[in-house]
Amino acid sequence: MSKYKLLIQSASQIVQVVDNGARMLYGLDMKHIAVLESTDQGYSIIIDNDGRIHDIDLDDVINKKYKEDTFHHVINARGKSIIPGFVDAHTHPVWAGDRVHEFEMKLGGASYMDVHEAGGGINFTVEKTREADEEELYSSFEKRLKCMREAGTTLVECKSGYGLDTENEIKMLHVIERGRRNFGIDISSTYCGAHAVPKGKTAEEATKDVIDSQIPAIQKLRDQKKLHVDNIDVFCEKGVFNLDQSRNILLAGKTNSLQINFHGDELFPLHSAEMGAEIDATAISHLEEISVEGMKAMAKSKTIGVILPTTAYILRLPLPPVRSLIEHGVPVALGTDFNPNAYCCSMPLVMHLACVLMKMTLTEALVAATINSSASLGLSQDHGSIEIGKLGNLLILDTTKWQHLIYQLGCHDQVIESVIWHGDIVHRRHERQ
Ligand SMILES: N=CN[C@@H](CCC(=O)O)C(=O)O
Ligand SMILES: [Zn+2]
Repeated sequence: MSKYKLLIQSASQIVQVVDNGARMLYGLDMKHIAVLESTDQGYSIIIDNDGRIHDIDLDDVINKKYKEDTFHHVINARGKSIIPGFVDAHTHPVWAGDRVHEFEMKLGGASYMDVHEAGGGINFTVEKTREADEEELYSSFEKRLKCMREAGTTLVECKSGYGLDTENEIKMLHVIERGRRNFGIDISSTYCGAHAVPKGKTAEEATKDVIDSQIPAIQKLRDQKKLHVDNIDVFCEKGVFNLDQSRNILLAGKTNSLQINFHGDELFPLHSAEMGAEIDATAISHLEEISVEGMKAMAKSKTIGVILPTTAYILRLPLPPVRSLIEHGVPVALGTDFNPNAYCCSMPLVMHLACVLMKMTLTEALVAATINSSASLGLSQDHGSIEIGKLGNLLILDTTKWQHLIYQLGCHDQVIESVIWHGDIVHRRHERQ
């Protein structure tokens, strides 16, 4: 007789996304997902005490097979749909201050680069973040993680990048580390010391500082197991870090076993995609200005294209060519890009924008927000689908069809009934009166 952590019974639908161990989907395969639909009886899922999916089958089969066993929790999911927790592939969640004043300027016609060049944008946030201590940063970070989790995110990529010097970048990475150890959400941590050129330095000087000072200092803390960092990022953009500087920074990270995952081809067609594919980047974000050659290169290297619909929407940028990316065979993922410019915690809203504005199908958006976004972090062996052996990160939806989560614009808090993380119920819907 064994005791398991959780039994979910009688679900109307289990949206596995993939059921064959695939680590990412691209091209036409993004149109097809694995779904278990109940007919006369529902489906059950068992989560073991390590928080992993132990079994998935029809109610009758599970009842018979585990009749001697007990469960810490049992949930009746009759009439409900179960999907994997979302994976948010790109966020900047650690910062102080806000930029609501710049939102007004941008609505009045100022571009992102107008604001940036006038000393606002990232540099404004850098000033405020440098002034803040770790405690203050952690307190707002935790609230943002909670907001993401309530919207269904169970794994989130979190960047540093508002410190821009060794001391403040490390301060930010420590804040992320604290979230990783203490808060019930999985985190992939990204060092982004080259997010902007800090005041008083040229891009060349900043590149040297990142490579010669910041990366070695961070590596030392990783060696001492004081910090866990997974990815290296740079803002590869005209007027920020050029192609050569970006390549050198990313390769310095790769030498220290960080995965390459960076901002490219957002505002100007710099050919970041071609460069990223050449150095075997795991993922490149934005891609509003990607070239056809860039798409072909990314399809060949299987570099994931991380699309950030909130940014293009808020900045009224030309939209990234998502249909063309998919047709060329680039695996596409989605992220909220949560940051002081695009204040959005919600993957359901991002999926909605991706479908309406960028013409993704509902199924493609789900793939992009689960298995492909896990792959953009090199974590799809554990995340992004409901398969035996993977982590028990699941959402129970109060609807028989998962598509309602994208269709019911802005009402995700009513559709998501529970968020399960490693088999624990970490969020339950607040009922409206
Ligand atoms: N483009 C660069 N970085 C962020 C914006 C960060 C900020 O404006 O503070 C992005 O992904 O959109
Ligand atoms: Zn970003």
